[in-house]
Amino acid sequence: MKPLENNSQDAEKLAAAKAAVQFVKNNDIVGLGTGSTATLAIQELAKLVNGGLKIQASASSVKTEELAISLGIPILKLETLGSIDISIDGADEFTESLNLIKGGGGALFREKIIASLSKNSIIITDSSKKVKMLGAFNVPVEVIPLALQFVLNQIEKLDGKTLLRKTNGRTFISDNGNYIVDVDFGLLENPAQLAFSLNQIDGILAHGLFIGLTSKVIMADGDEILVFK
Ligand SMILES: O=C(CO)[C@H](O)[C@H](O)COP(=O)(O)O
Repeated sequence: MKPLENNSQDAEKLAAAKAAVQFVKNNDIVGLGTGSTATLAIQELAKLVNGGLKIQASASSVKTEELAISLGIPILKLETLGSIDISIDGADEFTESLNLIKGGGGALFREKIIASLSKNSIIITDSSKKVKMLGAFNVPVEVIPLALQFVLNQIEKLDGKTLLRKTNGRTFISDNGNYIVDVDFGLLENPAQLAFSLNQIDGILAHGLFIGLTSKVIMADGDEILVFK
């Protein structure tokens, strides 16, 4: 049996997911996030689709695409889309100024493309994800393999402590065939400045700082739903 703490965190994730799918309308193109919270939203959305809601969706990871297809949600290729009506995704950390750290699941690049294309980018979380300052969660950085050593050197010049992501002892490879480097920059005084600096480094495909990309965060806290926008 799961510990009680996890049960209440799962209940908050589900409550936020249920609140978010209410914003999806008929004929919307919907961006689907990745991770345990986004999965709950996809399952809730599938119930609405099976009840007659007409949408098309695009997925931020192979895993999400497979899930959506298995639940009967019609999928469009991301490269065909010039805009997305609404997206629903999770986050690893957020602040009230709607800046985020994402990429715990390694899907940050496609998640960022979806958020950037979205007219209404909704983030859903449990109450553990709200922070005063970003940075307790390491910033995931997706790195094109041949640039790895160069990128590590450049990040170290920004005072970041780097860790190449591994799962079960094997180097993690993203859906795009790249490495993820998790970087400890400490608490971030100026996340926008850091995002700008990371954007200047050749070999970084994307980083997990989502600055100014979010329309609202729906966070469940116990029985309460809080909306930050
Ligand atoms: O950015 C992500 C995946 O790349 C996820 O949205 C983030 O890691 C949160 O995941 P979870 O909902 O499982 O806590």
